[in-house]
Amino acid sequence: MLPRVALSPPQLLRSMALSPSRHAAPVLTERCFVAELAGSELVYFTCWSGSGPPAPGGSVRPRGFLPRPGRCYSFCIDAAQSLRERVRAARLHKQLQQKLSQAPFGAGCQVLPLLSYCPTDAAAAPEKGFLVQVAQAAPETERSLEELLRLHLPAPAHLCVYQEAEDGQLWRALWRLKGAAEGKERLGRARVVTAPRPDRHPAASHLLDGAVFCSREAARRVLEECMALIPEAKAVLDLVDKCPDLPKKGDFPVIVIEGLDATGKTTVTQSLKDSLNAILLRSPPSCVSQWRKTFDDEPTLIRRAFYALTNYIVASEIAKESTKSPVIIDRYFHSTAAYAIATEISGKVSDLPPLHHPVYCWPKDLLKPDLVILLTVSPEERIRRLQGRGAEKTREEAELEVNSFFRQKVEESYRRMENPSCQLVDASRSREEVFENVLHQIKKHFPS
Ligand SMILES: Nc1ncnc2c1ncn2[C@@H]1O[C@H](COP(=O)(O)OP(=O)(O)OP(=O)(O)O)[C@@H](O)[C@H]1O
Ligand SMILES: Nc1ccn([C@H]2C[C@H](O)[C@@H](COP(=O)(O)O)O2)c(=O)n1
Repeated sequence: MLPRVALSPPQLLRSMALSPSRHAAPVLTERCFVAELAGSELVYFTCWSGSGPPAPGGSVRPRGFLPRPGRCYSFCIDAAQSLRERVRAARLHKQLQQKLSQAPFGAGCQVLPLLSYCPTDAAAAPEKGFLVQVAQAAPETERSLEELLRLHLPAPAHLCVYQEAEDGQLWRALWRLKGAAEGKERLGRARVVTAPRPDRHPAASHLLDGAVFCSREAARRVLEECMALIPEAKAVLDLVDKCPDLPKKGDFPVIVIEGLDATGKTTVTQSLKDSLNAILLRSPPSCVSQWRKTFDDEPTLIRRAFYALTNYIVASEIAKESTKSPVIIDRYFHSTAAYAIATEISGKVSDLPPLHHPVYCWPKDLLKPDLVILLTVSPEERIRRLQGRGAEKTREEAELEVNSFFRQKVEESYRRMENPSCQLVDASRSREEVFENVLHQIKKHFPS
């Protein structure tokens, strides 16, 4: 049996430094990586530092990974323990993502999401990073990348460089970046091999309270940590703190309309408001709309905590209004969860957490609606409607258009939500038919 050891990042560095290819005992490091290649294909890989044949499960060179005759680079941000460190690490990741989308990394570079995880310890937080594919080996790009890491990562920063050797094998060299004047030092070199595909996406076990918030308190704590960095966080918390803890629903029906962009939610909710003489609410509510852009520019942890908290503000409005009339809501918790899951889980629908996973559950402390209707339209019809509307595309809408896998993951996440689950209505039909079908669902649910 070949020795397998679980390594923390500093140990990993040491192991790579101590395990050159002539080392007698080959080590398949237990830190694995998953990168999302073009077309939302996930590639799982790890490193093999032995000179003999790689261990079982790690024998093949990962495919589509290295552009020929190019090079690849990767780096990850260290896992953080405290919430304060997690907020800082998340913001650093976002900042690096923005820098990597600008010159000199634009043309000729592909920046792909990378996750480093420990396959033998699901409780260990995965580390987020990037895999930068460069079509042609370009010393200037490499220098710019090193400069970026020296400037933004805690010293000493590390950079992995992937290259094909003459024997056709893929090798990863681990470099420690010293000061700009001193250059860099190679710590080790290992073969890159495929890693076994885990049963669950490595990000799945860390979605709860990292992207999908199960309680007001969990989301609250994140914005509290942000107060010194983002002044708007205090304003949001002040509003949330004015809301009662566990508001109760009134006697009138509370109906949520959910769906992807341009599926007809505004059209349907407006018609329902008129025909049922209902109050129309939306999540997020208008009282936070001036801060939405700020939070949309923040990383998942902060952005999704913001949306989670806005649902609690809406809940207190629902409690008040549902004592007087029916309430229709344009988006609520299911949207918050579905978009968060689809953003954090790279890959395709098959990579989503399985049915009945806790991320698909309603938070215990959030007022529940009586009925949730999910409007679904075919991708072609949705794009026709978006174009017909002629509105300026948000970044996310643009992404939805180009990334049908993302759209599929959002919709499938909606479908997996439980207690309350979504009642589906095909919204590709005419406005009148869609409205009739929605009314039919409502009558079925509230037989008078
Ligand atoms: N059944 C329908 N048939 C054809 N067009 C429709 C239908 N329902 C809505 N539309 C049109 O599609 C576009 C998007 O509809 P709407 O604004 O109601 O969607 P939405 O889900 O609220 O979108 P968003 O979430 O992006 O605000 C609008 O131009 C609307 O007039
Ligand atoms: N209750 C809500 C409402 C919206 N969001 C997020 C999900 C998407 O990122 C985006 C879509 O909103 P729209 O463009 O339709 O205004 O907002 C959420 O998380 N929770």
